[in-house]
Amino acid sequence: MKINKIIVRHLKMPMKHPFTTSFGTINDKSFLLLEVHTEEGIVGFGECVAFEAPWYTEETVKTCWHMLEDFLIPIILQKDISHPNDVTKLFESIRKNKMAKASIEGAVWDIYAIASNQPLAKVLGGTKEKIDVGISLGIQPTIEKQIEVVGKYIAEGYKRIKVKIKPGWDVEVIKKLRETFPDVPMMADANSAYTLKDIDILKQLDEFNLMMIEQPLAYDDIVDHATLQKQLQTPICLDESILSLEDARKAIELGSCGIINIKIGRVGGISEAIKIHDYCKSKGIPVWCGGMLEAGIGRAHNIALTSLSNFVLPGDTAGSSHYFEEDIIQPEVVVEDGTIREAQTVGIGYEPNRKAIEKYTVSSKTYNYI
Ligand SMILES: O=C(O)CCC(=O)C1=CC=C[C@@H](O)[C@@H]1C(=O)O
Ligand SMILES: [Mg+2]
Repeated sequence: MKINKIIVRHLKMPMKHPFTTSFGTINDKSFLLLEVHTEEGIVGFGECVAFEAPWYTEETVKTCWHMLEDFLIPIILQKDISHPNDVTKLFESIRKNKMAKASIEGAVWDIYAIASNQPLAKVLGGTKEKIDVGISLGIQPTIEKQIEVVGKYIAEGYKRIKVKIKPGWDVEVIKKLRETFPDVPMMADANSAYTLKDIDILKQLDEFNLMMIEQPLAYDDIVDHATLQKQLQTPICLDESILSLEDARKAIELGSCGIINIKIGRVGGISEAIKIHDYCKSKGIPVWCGGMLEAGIGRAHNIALTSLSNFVLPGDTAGSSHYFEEDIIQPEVVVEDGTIREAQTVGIGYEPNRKAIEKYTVSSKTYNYI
């Protein structure tokens, strides 16, 4: 196949609830959506998961658009591509910028699945028909409110609850949550808010039977995490620290974590995500699919990836209606009893909702091969 046109749209979608973590609050989901056309007339979609500000990784909506326009789109247009893995190879000369790269690669996987007349999950080697889903809840103004919000989602059937922690909002909150919900699968995500100096606080969390503690230490660290893991019973899950298969290999060899959260954008695409999945499986390290508050296209890619067999822990792929009044796909993603059914139709399994895409687009640009 040859790509001859790419439309980049910048969308802004109001979120139903603000999402607060250790580094700030998101009220609107602002992101790039890619519509990729081939010479044969196949159209695939990719979602770029970079946020407006560089607080999760260094990429932003603007840096991604710059990388797409000035480097990645010129490389990819009119090249012979026989498999999505070719995209990763074509982008090899460009360092990092993983979310920008993944947005094109995701669309090419969509195109590849359509051309193969198969659902994306099958093309990726997925075997599950239904996936378990957890929910990630932002920091609330009070502990009472946090308990109320957690209770609401337990009642909805989500298979595990993830809460955000930060210094001053940790042991006390988790203790109260555990007293109220003694048996619920629960975990805490710190988004790198601690250092080894906080080891006594982190060790106190061992008391609460958490499934894991996600990314307690620096976003680029695996050494201190290994030191910490030796002193904790609760498994550490790495998120921000794992940008590639090589990172996963080193972290596992060092004993920095017992679990890995795989996010397609963070690792540069679905091909790298599958490699990390397979490696973790061979080492007995369970994985789960993280979320970036995606709209429907990115969510559909996450759901397809989660059909692979070593995604044994519930992911952060909640239903569309948890995030938005209206999603940009049809049908929307629906969670029933804490599970999502894998789409059986060709491609990502959901149709783009053109009216909604139009409504939330604030600017766009079309790139043709000249
Ligand atoms: O998409 C979701 O529902 C999960 C959201 C979530 O937990 C995160 C999204 C983006 C950055 C972080 O705050 C966090 C994470 O680290 O996993
Ligand atoms: Mg995280």
